[in-house]
Amino acid sequence: MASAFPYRLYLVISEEACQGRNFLEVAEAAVQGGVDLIQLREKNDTTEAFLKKALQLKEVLQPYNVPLIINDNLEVAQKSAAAGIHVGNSDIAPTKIRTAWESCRILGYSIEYLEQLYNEQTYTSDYLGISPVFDTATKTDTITTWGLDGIEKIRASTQKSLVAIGHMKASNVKKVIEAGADCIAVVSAICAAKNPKSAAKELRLEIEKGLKSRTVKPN
Ligand SMILES: Cc1ncc(COP(=O)(O)OP(=O)(O)O)c(N)n1
Ligand SMILES: Cc1nc(C(=O)O)sc1CCOP(=O)(O)O
Ligand SMILES: [Mg+2]
Repeated sequence: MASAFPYRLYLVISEEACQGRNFLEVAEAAVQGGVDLIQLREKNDTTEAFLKKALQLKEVLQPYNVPLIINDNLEVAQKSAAAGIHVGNSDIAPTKIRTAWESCRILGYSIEYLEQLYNEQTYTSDYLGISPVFDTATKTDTITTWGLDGIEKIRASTQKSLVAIGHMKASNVKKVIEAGADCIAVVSAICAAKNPKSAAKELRLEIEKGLKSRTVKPN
């Protein structure tokens, strides 16, 4: 049976992370290089500005059949008819999202504590963000830095699809996949790369290597 979460390379994008380049062009190049899921994460925009960007990005992604995920903001997710939303512990709870937005297809939830694996928010989510795998300057308000051991521990405790985030680079994704992650999420490895398409290609190649050599059963 095909996995309900078949994605392998997940770009988390914002205008700021693209460092003066057009974020829509960066997103399209990344998709051409092998990104198969994109989250729009605008932490400082008004809802109106966030929605405008979401609609623009959705139009770019449509011909490629790449789903759009919205960070945090349920109103933007619903009004843009995005594929889904990603939330953490300080955001609207996944159970509430299920009630308020029945057509949500992809619900992501950040794991910051092992205990979360056994709560109803985790059960109702479609994938779990391992938040973060390694420390990163892109987001510093984090709780647990999981490392490879943490991925193995989480993998052994849940069948949910696991998305690794935090300092993911071509040099470490193979090991992260071997440890049990199903998908790699990046900001700077693509948004700050000189050539986002080549950067995505290289990450994708490393992911495939990891999938081939891992012994943990893949999703
Ligand atoms: C794929 C993915 N994983 C984790 C996060 C972090 O979400 P959250 O903990 O809600 O923090 P913010 O991104 O909202 O600052 C994510 N966005 N995406
Ligand atoms: C958006 C986000 N969430 C994280 C978490 O730990 O939950 S780390 C992160 C930023 C990841 O950026 P980079 O790929 O540049 O390290
Ligand atoms: Mg959040």
